[in-house]
Amino acid sequence: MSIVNIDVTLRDGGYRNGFNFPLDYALKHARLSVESGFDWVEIAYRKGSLLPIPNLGLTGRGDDEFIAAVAREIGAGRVAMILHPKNITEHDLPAMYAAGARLVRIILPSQGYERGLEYIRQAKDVGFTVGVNFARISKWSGRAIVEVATAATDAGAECVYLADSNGSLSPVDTTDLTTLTKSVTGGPVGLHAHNNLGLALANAISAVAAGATWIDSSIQGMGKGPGNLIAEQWLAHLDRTDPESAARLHLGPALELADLLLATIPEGTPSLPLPDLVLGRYDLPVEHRKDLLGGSHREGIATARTLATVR
Ligand SMILES: C[C@H](O)CC(=O)C(=O)O
Repeated sequence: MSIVNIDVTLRDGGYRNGFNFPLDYALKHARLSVESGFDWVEIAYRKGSLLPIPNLGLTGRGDDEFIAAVAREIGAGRVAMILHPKNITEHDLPAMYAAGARLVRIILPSQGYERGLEYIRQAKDVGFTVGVNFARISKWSGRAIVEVATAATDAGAECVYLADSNGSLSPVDTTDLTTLTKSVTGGPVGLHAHNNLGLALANAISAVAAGATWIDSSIQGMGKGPGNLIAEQWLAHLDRTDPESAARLHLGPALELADLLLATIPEGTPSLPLPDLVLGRYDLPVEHRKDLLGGSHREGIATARTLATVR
């Protein structure tokens, strides 16, 4: 089994600190990440995440100078970027490539994804390895997965990523979604897991058993809400169970990186905010977090139940 591992700490972890990682930290992080055996370090969104946020930090802007600084540190062949098609113009992909990024992941919605297809084609022409991420996959119909995965693959996407943005998938769901996607594209499938229900590791194991070969994780799980698949656990699991991965992975530097994160970035400390657990239970997106705050937990759960029914 040959797993491609992407470290998404600097990007998804940015949801915890407004994407405000100091440059010096980001460079040290990237170096230790590569030493740990990550194939790619996803360093930033290009020009913002889904919704605009004030004072967007370094790893939310993903400007050329930052890409170039990381590429000098770890080599271009390890630098990944992610983007929402609505945030960029036709100048961005060539500029990102020239600065040193070599993997780009384009986030596609289940409807209105045509602009994203144009960027897949452009990214391929420019020379990128191109992936697509299907955000909020728990809300996609099987029909939409077939349609968009086919269109993205035809446009040149090399990997289709299932992003459990709401953190609500079970291992059985993950198996089914991976199997479906793989049967459509015949190519690599990836999983981007969120840990709202504590199932990110189980879901990653299920995805791989069903044929997924690209997996996102973050150091200490630092990511939106309760975070992502915890990289240290994932690498330890691969190290223990998969000789092919074990030959390339180094747990020591990964644990040093966890120490560095905890010592430098206060928001890197793991947490399980209870409203996010409720979001995961009711498969609600993060925009509804505010609706669950302010009252008792019982009221929050009643609100979540109503929101889940009316959507
Ligand atoms: C679709 C991307 O992977 C963005 C993301 O992190 C999410 O959970 O959604």
